Amino acid sequence: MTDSILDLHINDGLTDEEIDHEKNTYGPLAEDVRELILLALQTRVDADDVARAREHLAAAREILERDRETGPYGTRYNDSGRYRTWGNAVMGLRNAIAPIGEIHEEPDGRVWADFRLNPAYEGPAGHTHGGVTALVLDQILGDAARAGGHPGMTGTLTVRYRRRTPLGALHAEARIDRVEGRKTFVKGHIADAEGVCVEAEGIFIAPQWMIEHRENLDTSPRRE
Ligand SMILES: CCCCCCCCCCCCCC(=O)SCCNC(=O)CCNC(=O)[C@H](O)C(C)(C)COP(=O)(O)OP(=O)(O)OC[C@H]1O[C@@H](n2cnc3c(N)ncnc32)[C@H](O)[C@@H]1OP(=O)(O)O
Repeated sequence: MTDSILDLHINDGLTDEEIDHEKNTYGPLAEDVRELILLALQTRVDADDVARAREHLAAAREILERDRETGPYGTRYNDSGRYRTWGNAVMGLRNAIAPIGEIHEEPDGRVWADFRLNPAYEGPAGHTHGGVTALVLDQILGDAARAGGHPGMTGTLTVRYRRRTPLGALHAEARIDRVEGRKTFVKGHIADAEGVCVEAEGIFIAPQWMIEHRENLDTSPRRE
């Protein structure tokens, strides 16, 4: 398991221009698929139109499958230090289910994101699924640990749902509370316009393999 994380931490040698080209090519594709996820949920067209749309989708799949990778995206970087986690379930540029576009880092250690959850993230009727808010918090808290120079794996994530989280515009933020040896304690929350909906505390632990590889494995830089 450890080896597979390191095996998927790859310098793929792309130039910055090639990375930008990939970004401009595959980012909009993920956007289109994101729209399709919502349309699959919301369309009211009749069976004939659905059948016709599915023919187009099958044709699109046939084109996209002509040249594809089969495994996870992993972490890719280049010589100028641009790190990409484009498969990440929360903020991966190429991942159509990722709800967050960008996570911001402030000089004071605060990490935050403004994002929208559409009805594809529904749990209780009209509200956000609790697993989705936990997913977002795991990432934001983990990113605060990483941004503060203490990257680690989530050991424990404690989530307190203070009130229902609506769908729509939300804000998430986190910061390091304290560091005890290999353990970094991070606190954060998700809020809507009315205030905090979900609070979390996470313990992020730097495993031995991460510490051993820290010299030749830059674990702290910001991911795009
Ligand atoms: C490659 C680069 C990666 C860069 C990452 C960028 C992040 C980006 C953001 C990503 C965000 C997404 C993030 C994700 O999705 S991470 C994915 C979800 N998390 C996992 O899959 C983690 C799986 N578990 C493990 O890998 C290990 O069990 C870990 C690493 C957690 C500890 O295994 P290790 O063998 O190292 O531990 P140890 O036994 O030597 O104990 C050491 C200390 O820790 C204490 N302890 C142990 N376990 C727990 C626990 N569960 N809660 C609280 N405390 C725990 C223990 O008492 C001891 O404390 P003390 O006695 O010293 O006081």
